[in-house]
Amino acid sequence: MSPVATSDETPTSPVAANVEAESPEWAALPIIDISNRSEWSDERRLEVARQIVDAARNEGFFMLTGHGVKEEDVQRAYEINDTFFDLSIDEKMKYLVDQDAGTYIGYTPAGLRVGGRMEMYNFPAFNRGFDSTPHPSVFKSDPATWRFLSEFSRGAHEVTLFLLELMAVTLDVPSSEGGQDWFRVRHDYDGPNGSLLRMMRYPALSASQDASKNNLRLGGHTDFGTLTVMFSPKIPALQILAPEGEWRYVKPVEGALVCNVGDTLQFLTAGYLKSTQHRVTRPRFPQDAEKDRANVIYFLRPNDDVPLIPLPSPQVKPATGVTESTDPPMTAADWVRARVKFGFKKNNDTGRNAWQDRINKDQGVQMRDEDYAYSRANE
Ligand SMILES: O=C(O)CCC(=O)C(=O)O
Ligand SMILES: [Fe+2]
Repeated sequence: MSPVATSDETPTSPVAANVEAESPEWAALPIIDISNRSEWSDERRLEVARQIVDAARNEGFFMLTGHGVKEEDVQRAYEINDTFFDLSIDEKMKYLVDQDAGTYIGYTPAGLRVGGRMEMYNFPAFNRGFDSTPHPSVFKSDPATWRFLSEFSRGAHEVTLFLLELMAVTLDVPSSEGGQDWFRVRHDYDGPNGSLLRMMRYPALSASQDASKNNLRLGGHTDFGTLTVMFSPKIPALQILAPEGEWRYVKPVEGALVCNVGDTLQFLTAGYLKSTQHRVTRPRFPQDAEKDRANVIYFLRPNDDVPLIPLPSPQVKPATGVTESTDPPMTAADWVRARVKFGFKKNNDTGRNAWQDRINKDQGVQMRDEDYAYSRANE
């Protein structure tokens, strides 16, 4: 059994002690350790691969330790995050996302993302495409900062690919079809794709400001891509819709990445792996509630032209009753565009539902409407 983060663990860090103080409802998430991976025996590799797929099937979320991203680098990323969000709103608005184009690169002010009371900055891959949109000088003018962010983003990409390599092993993807590299060739850092590094700030709000929105700072949603890794946000406020059907908080584990399955991995496995709904509330503890909350996240998405059809695996079977579609399959780029476009306030649900119908028809993945909910009721 892998260890599980629950409320009755002995507190070992200020974060854990903090959590212990009020015994709220925590999600029972596996803590998966990938340290010393270059020295693993075949048995160890298969064991960890199995743990990852189990977590991706059951909770859709897990905590990852031993991932190799240095704590000092994570701290530096958070310092850069602060430097950017401390700029004036006028300065930040110069880099506003182009929501109508369905792109997500640049700045999103609080309130623009549906159900979202936080600011975000999304970076594309740090390669030739980086210069196709303007970026603030706090990221660009100092070559050392740019280089650091570039390496940080590539490092996160490699962690996600390692997890997917293990998933391909557990899913028994035949070697004639790419075997353990099945995902790697479809998630090329330098190829055209929607993968991104995100910085976030949830500004402090008073109790009455939060109460006016049901204490939600980011409404229930699933992530669009394949895998998401969050760099240890320290303030508990993230909740997942746990397998029991209850919203439960994710308990921070010192140094662990919070990893979760996104929509495209669910589609690529015909629903075998689960893109789990999650949301962000007013921080769980009163002492955190009136502080800003920062987050740094890497979202891995497939190459733009990857068709969202199930991968070759004996475990992954299209649901019964799926009829062969004569339309070309939806691609990863189609999916991101549709979700981005309808995830902003000024758009309505019609287009999103059309895409949802399409994916259901193509794959027999019957996603519930709530799986796409952006909590319009809580805007
Ligand atoms: O801030 C968090 O904990 C979660 C953010 C999130 O779910 C997202 O940006 O998609
Ligand atoms: Fe998310």
